[in-house]
Amino acid sequence: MSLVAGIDSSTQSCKVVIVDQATGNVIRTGRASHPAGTEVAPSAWWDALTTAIADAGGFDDVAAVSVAGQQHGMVALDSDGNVIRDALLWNDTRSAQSALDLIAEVGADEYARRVGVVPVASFTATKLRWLRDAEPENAARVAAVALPHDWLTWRLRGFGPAGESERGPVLKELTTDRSDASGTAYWSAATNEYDRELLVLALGHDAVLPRVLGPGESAGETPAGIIVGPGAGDNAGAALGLGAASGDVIVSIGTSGTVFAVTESPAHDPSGTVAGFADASGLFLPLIATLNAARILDSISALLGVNHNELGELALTTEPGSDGLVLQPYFEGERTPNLPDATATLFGMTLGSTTRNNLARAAIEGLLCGLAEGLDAVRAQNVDAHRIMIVGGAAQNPAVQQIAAQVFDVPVIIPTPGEYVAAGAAVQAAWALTGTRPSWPVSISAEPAVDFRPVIREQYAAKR
Ligand SMILES: Nc1ncnc2c1ncn2[C@@H]1O[C@H](COP(=O)(O)OP(=O)(O)O)[C@@H](O)[C@H]1O
Ligand SMILES: O=C(CO)[C@@H](O)[C@H](O)COP(=O)(O)O
Repeated sequence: MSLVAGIDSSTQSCKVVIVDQATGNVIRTGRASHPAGTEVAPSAWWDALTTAIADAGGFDDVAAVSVAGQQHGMVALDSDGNVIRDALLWNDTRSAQSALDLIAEVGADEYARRVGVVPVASFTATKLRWLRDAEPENAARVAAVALPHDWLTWRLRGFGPAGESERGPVLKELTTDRSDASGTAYWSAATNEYDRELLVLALGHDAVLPRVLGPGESAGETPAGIIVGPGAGDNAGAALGLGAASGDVIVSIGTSGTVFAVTESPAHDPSGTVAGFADASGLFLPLIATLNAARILDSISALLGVNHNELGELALTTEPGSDGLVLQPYFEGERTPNLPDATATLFGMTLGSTTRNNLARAAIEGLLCGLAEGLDAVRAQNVDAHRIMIVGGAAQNPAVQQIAAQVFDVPVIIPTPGEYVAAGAAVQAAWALTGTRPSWPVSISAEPAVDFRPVIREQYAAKR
């Protein structure tokens, strides 16, 4: 049996799956946590990765590996391959003003035309502009810019700072893939090229950027001779792991909430709501993302002193619409809509509506309404939605599944619990190993009947 491994270095943790390359059956798994916060030392991801690999029983019998990861994070390297400062993550909003500055200088329409996205605080280019303005000495030292999955792929291949790596600080050996490059705001999914002028505008000078690999292309090998796949942004990884086809819209409810689909042509949304990303199979991935998703439920569960399942049970004891209680859940600011400085608000509190049950339901409804509005925006980019596949940590909550069937107006399916981002990375590993994209089956664990209740979305929209 030939084994391949997929890695998901996501916001909250690192997950490893080792699968049978012939069938896709999961043979072993491993996991390790990441530190909290929106600014993280990349060495913490490396430590978590090595711990998760050990937890999965090691890679001695693994023929190929690929790394998917949280998108957009800024990993700034100096000419000796050292990380210059902690990485700013996708959910760090300090670069919100930098995003506005870049838009003022270039124009939203021009950004959408040139690189398929309009800057928001999540994108790498805005973090580089923040660095240029807030930490000019650090900006001046930047010799290369990588994303989380690029840097981990480079480290796995034995590159890194002298003394800490077998192959040394060879910056031109950095690689990325189309899906993650498309989240920088200086690479175009439509032309498959970097827009160096936009990089220089952001950072203040040119720098080494990772070579963009095609799907199925190998980045090289680890020092132990394991083939390394191109890697991907986590959402593109999930699309690959789920084998998403035309008509499938994926909703991921992890730290971020995302709504996306694989399409034949690139999106260019000058409003900036839908990002015109690339996917990991050679196609495109129009996507919306929210900053607030599973952690809305973490927060309200903690407030109510219950676990996730108990939160769900509370929510299901009350009616759709939560007796008029509406949670607008912008706990960490928001990206869709673009309100980086917003805070959360609870509307509709009366003596009758202010109950634990209604608050539990309002949390789930608020989470899902934000994603439903994102679905509308993705559909407006000529995406057909025949069914919605929900994945990510909170997708396993039965109440989230049931209320999703009340919020979305198209059928919802819940794939069997699994690490679909890591599974997508394993697809890439097998593809790089054999030269052929594998087609592994995905089973479904729940298909809640469509039970659309317009009141939920109507009262949420009325509070906007
Ligand atoms: N049954 C559940 N109900 C609601 N939320 C859950 C449940 N299980 C896990 N979560 C939440 O899902 C999140 C982790 O999801 P995951 O997709 O792994 O996130 P990420 O990929 O962003 O690291 C955590 O915030 C966790 O508390
Ligand atoms: O910013 C985006 C997509 O544009 C996020 O989806 C990040 O990629 C983080 O993903 P998770 O760790 O929450 O899965």
